Amino acid sequence: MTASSVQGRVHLQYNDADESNGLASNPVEAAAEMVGRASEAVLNSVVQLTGKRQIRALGESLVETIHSSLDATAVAFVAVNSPIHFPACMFPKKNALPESSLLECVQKCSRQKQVVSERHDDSVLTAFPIMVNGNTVKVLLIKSIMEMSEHQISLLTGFARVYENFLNVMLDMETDSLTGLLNKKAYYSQVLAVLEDDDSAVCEQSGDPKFFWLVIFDVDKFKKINDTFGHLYGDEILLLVANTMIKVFDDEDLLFRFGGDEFVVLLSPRTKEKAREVLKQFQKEIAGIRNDKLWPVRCSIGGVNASGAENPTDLLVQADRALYYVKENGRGKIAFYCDLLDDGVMTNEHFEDDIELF
Ligand SMILES: Nc1nc2c(ncn2[C@@H]2O[C@H](COP(=O)(O)OP(=O)(O)OP(=O)(O)O)[C@@H](O)[C@H]2O)c(=O)[nH]1
Repeated sequence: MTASSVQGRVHLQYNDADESNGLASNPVEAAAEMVGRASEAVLNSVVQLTGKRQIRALGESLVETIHSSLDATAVAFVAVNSPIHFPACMFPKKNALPESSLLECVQKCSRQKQVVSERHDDSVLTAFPIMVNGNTVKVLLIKSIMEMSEHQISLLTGFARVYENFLNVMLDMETDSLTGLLNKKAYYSQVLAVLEDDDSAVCEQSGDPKFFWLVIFDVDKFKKINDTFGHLYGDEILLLVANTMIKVFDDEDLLFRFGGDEFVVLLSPRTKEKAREVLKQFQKEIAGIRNDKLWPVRCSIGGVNASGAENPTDLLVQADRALYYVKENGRGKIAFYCDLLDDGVMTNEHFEDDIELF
């Protein structure tokens, strides 16, 4: 048997194949060949998986692989106490599973950190833990009619390990090393994924529309903080700012550090008043950090309505224009791009290449 690779696919070649069924005529060789062909399929799946560059694409590819190689009725990734924001569940809507049985199985697998298999009525749920830093962050959940064989379990455990290794590498790539927040590299795909799932503005009981808000902020006179108290103290302030973001903003909000003293938040749907309220609360909280130095930390904030937007980079440009306006007009305030347009302070011009994402 020889192996070759054409356009990213692995081909194993066999000798003396029977023309009629493509298998060797000798039964021992035929059995070996079947195993070989199965290995080829697995190898190709692994090649496909490891070619992905985004967590979401990796997950979708694995779900597809499992669907095509097993008799599963549903395949899902379910997030468990995730430190960053993953899409909660990834599997075809037509194969949706009932929430209660899912939850039970996911929790058990997450707690025990090992494969769990349970029968629920006429189907079997099998769950594989996906770990980051010793904690279960996701569970690969498979629903099937029949119980999984030992061979299938070990194959799926292997796929789950490949996914887990890649997830760890990608998390390293998409996370800011100082604060643990998402980094600039993660911005485009993470924001796009959330906005693509957005089924437009939802109305509150009062009738006020709720929107996503993309917010960018920058610590005021941060250079002065560095110059006065030292770079290490500056780092501590950045860390405390990040911790305050985690404390004040919701679990569903996406939190980024873009570098230096620049941070970005995608606020989950709320009215403009509620968005302003939480941003004011944030400003109040950071004014109190390390106040032993009698140097209140302040920040300027620019925001833009992000609902319905198709290009996360355009949002960043508009929020940045609102932030720039605040910086130019006394700092320490909050401005929304739509208000600046309404007030005639700026026009909705199209700026290209204002912000470099990568
Ligand atoms: N401590 C620390 N400083 C950093 C880091 N990255 C960038 N900086 C510094 O952060 C400062 C950013 O300053 P700017 O945002 O340009 O300006 P500013 O002083 O905050 O002034 P305004 O934004 O106009 O209010 C620069 O002095 C950078 O050298 C970092 O990781 N840690």
